[in-house]
Amino acid sequence: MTTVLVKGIGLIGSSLALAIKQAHPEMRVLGSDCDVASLSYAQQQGIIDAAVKDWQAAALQADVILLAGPVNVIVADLKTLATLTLKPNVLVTDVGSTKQQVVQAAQPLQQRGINFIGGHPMAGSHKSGVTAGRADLFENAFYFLIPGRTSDTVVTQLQTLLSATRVKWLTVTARQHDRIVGQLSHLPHVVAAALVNQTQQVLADSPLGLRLAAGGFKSITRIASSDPTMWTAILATNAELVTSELQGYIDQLSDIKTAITHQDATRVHEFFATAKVTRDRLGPEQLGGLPNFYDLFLNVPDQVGTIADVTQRLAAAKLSLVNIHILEIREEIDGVLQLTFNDAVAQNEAATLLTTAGYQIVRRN
Ligand SMILES: NC(=O)C1=CN([C@@H]2O[C@H](COP(=O)(O)OP(=O)(O)OC[C@H]3O[C@@H](n4cnc5c(N)ncnc54)[C@H](O)[C@@H]3O)[C@@H](O)[C@H]2O)C=CC1
Ligand SMILES: O=C(O)C(=O)Cc1ccc(O)cc1
Repeated sequence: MTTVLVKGIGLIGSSLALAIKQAHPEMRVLGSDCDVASLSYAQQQGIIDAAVKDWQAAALQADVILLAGPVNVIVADLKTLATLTLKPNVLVTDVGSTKQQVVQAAQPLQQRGINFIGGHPMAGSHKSGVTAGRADLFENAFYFLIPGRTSDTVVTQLQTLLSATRVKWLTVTARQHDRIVGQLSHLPHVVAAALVNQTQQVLADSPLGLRLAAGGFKSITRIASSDPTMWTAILATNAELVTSELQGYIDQLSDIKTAITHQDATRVHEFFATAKVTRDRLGPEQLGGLPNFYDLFLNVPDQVGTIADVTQRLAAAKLSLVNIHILEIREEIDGVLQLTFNDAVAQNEAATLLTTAGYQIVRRN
């Protein structure tokens, strides 16, 4: 029987454990976590088959070891694993958001002949913890692999283990990974947090303050709700690249500040127009490759039963929703309902059906 040890049963660890059990119910998934409550929740919910107290002892029996703690913990765990006598054919992998320091920490292990593949699913959430875990969390997302010198057979073994995630595999070097993800994920998290902090300071004396925020502020700052411990570890392990990318961003802000100060309307217009051209070109396939962004935004009157009516109409037409989200519902004012579909066909059929039923579609992505 194949034994998989997942160390760190949080959002990502529990989601991968669920996906492993889904595709391979015969495998035994062991969970380890420093948080006792998370571990017992995972066991009660059947996310793992058994909880282990001594992860190093469990590692000796494991055929696969999946490290899913914060990146600094992953780095420390790899160093510890190099001191243990693991099964000779064990496969060690991780899910950390940065890869250069992780791959470096895995070197002593690899020098001992142990197979290690660095990994990173490019999906997740600003939510954290075992209770947010879902087997379909990574569906259609990219999953970076840094196999180094590990054989194709072992890479296929990992891909088969995680087949239920339905990810798109992408092999890169650790440096390529950290540069791209630094720009697309780490920098945006810094920007979102900085904007929330600065706004809180500026509006501290306003009684309504942040509660007046509209859709734009909410969407650009959603990720400021992410876990501070996890993000401290990410930035500590990608400092060189993120600080360089952050400097580029500061330069952009500085340029637009100068243009606004000098009332340089041409330059300000160009600033927005350039961004708009780039952003508009990004359809669902170009932006993260996530086809679950087939959205319809409906104007809905704020009345009891509207959401039920919309979902019933969609269900009657056998149109499955990936997600439903209520935006800006205020008393006696229309709200906006965001409906997310799996594909463009379902999105189009839903648009026709709901328009015919009298609903107004304000936007579609
Ligand atoms: N949150 C996200 O969207 C994504 C996160 N990642 C990466 O995945 C890893 C896990 O992130 P999440 O699951 O989101 O975090 P999480 O906070 O939900 O889970 C981390 C788990 O590790 C446990 N843990 C922390 N220190 C530990 C230690 N010393 N020993 C044992 N367990 C320990 C925590 O108790 C927690 O249950 C991180 O390395 C993160 O960079 C990768 C892709 C997406
Ligand atoms: O919530 C979001 O949009 C994210 O950005 C999730 C995320 C967080 C960390 C990663 O390494 C990858 C994805």
